[in-house]
Amino acid sequence: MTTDNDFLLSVEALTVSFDGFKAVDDLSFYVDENEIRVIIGPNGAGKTTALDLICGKTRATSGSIRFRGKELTAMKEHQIVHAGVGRKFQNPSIYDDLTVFENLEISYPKGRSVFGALTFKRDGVVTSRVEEVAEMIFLADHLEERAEFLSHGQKQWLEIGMLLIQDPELLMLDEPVAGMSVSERVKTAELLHRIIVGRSVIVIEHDMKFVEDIAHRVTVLHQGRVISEGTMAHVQADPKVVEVYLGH
Ligand SMILES: Nc1ncnc2c1ncn2[C@@H]1O[C@H](COP(=O)(O)OP(=O)(O)OP(=O)(O)O)[C@@H](O)[C@H]1O
Repeated sequence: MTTDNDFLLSVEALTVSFDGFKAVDDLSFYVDENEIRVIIGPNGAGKTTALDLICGKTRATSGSIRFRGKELTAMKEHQIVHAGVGRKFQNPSIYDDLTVFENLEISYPKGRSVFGALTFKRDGVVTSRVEEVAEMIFLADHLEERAEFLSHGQKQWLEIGMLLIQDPELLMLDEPVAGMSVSERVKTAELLHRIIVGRSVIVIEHDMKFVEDIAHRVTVLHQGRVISEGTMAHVQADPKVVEVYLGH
């Protein structure tokens, strides 16, 4: 028998109702360890709302979200972050007037609290972790550059790096390649494949080429529910998916 413990994340019968409108409606899906899961579906399908529910930004009306056996629906946003769930929103929230190094440094868990920030010293451990993450996000040669001078794609990578430095076990990214060049998309796919050692990633995406490059499995949402799930080849060939999404 399969138990919850076999999955990193178990979303079951999750529902959220906004004035009677169910943006997420009896949604269930399961994410394995070291998996890249992509959520696709038409505009308004409930993709962003599903991530908002997992990270605690929006409260569920009913249902359950278990992460490593912990029930997330009962937890506050900061507790969910602490439990190991990182979330990147569509627009980068980096500090423009700080350098790449400083952006990564202030995201290092030790510097999170006000007290921690005041007493925080740039020690060897932090510096080597910053350098390691910078390498991973293709910004090793830009550490002293102010974030405002980075390209759009580099800003997106920096924000992913600011989450990675906290070492989340689950990372959720909302349209990470929107506005990126083709070569930046290819590098982002490479980045995602690199970072799933010891963690899983959930990505919302509309770019089917990118989905094909990264997805282990794809979950297709429509009207707040799963209408198809499986490999990219499986969902692409599913007539229900073609009808509501891919055929448009
Ligand atoms: N706080 C809210 N109050 C009322 N309705 C909401 C709220 N948040 C989302 N909705 C509605 O829920 C539905 C799902 O929205 P959501 O943003 O999750 O869709 P999506 O699949 O992410 O779409 P897109 O691809 O356009 O980003 C939409 O009809 C949206 O208007």
